[in-house]
Amino acid sequence: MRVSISPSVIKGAVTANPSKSAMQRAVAAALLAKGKTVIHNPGLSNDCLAALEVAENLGAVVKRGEETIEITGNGVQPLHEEINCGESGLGIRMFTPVAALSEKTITINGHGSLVTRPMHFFEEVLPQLGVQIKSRDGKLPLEIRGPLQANNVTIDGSLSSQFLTGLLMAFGAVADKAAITVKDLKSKPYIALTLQIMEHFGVKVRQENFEVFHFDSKQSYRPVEYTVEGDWSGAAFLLVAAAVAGKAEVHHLNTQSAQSDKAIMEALEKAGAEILPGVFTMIIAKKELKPFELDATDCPDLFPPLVALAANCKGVTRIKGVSRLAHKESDRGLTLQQEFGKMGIRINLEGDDMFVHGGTGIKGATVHSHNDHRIAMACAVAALTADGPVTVENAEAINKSYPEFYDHIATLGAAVTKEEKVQS
Ligand SMILES: O=C(O)C1=C[C@@H](OP(=O)(O)O)[C@@H](O)[C@H](O)C1
Ligand SMILES: C=C(OP(=O)(O)O)C(=O)O
Repeated sequence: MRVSISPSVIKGAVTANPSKSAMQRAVAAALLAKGKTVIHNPGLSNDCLAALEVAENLGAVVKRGEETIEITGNGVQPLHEEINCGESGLGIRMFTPVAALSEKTITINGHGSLVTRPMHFFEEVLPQLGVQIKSRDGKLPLEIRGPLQANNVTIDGSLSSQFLTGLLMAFGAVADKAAITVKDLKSKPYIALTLQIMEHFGVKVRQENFEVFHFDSKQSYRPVEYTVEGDWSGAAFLLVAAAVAGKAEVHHLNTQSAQSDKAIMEALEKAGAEILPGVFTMIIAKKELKPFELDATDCPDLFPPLVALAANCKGVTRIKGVSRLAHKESDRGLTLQQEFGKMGIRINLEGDDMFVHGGTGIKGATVHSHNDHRIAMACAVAALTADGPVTVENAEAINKSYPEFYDHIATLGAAVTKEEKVQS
């Protein structure tokens, strides 16, 4: 699908989409809880749908209602020899240790960008937990055979926090007395979100400085009612759209959330956007914007909206943490440089820093998402202040995290034209 966005003024209100990070964790916890969990405000993005399918294939009964999803869990009882995590990095890294709780041999697969993302972590760590594993050179498909034993283990957290999320979730179901020690953990707030959701489902982990995670006694996940939070990662694009092109209210955003991407507010403040008071609502308005500095090492998904913001700030913005972007849905440092380059915005990558030369004028252009949802959304937001329409090719990439995105920006006043591919 191609989507064209013409320069527009932003005005209005929308409700943030449900967080896929929170939803996928809740689905995993519900699978592990014996009994019926009810998920309110469920996410329906591709990553969330993949998580629901994995939970079903691992033995949960999933009932989809209009406004809620009921998941009846009974521990991990695989129905098939293969599970497919779609394109979700969190999905595969979280469900692999969870699936390994079973003693059956299971193949874990995915598609799209996921097949090239690194999984060698599991080959280093799972054998120490009694799990046999085979992979294709540290990539998918993985073949595992448990059952996972929750032994004391030391892991490297520098590539991704998602592996630790998976171990924590799995340990929560079986650990008696065990500790996970992690070196050089990145994306720490995502682990805070994992611990918060585990606790909501009745499993407490005692952590020291995000370095050691203790399981002090045997616990079990309890079925609960759970409401999925609004997604700061997706909302960041709408808030930036308001800051550069008008004014908008985004509802259902909690400033006390554990989500790392609430750090978008820090960037908006530094850039000089107007931030108006609201309760569970962010109200942002356009003002003269200045370049800013931000360390996005622990909130890597903010790079794309931050670049769209920085393109509108007169001067050079410096964002730290580029090395965290190499193994996302695309190599995001490079894809941002390439696609914003087509719109006339110069981006330099120097070591771990990204420098965005903003305020030089955004040009209408045809850009490509590289099958990366956040690249598509960043280009769409940049279009709002371009000198002509921006056409995003492979625009359906947004379905991974935020299928409502183009409708939401259109509700806020963006001129959006969707061109579906005619099937021959
Ligand atoms: O746990 C999560 O929900 C996520 C963790 C982050 O990954 P890393 O820990 O690899 O940075 C983030 O980029 C990803 O989109 C979602
Ligand atoms: C990198 C992302 O997700 P994941 O790693 O879960 O595929 C993302 O949503 O930007």
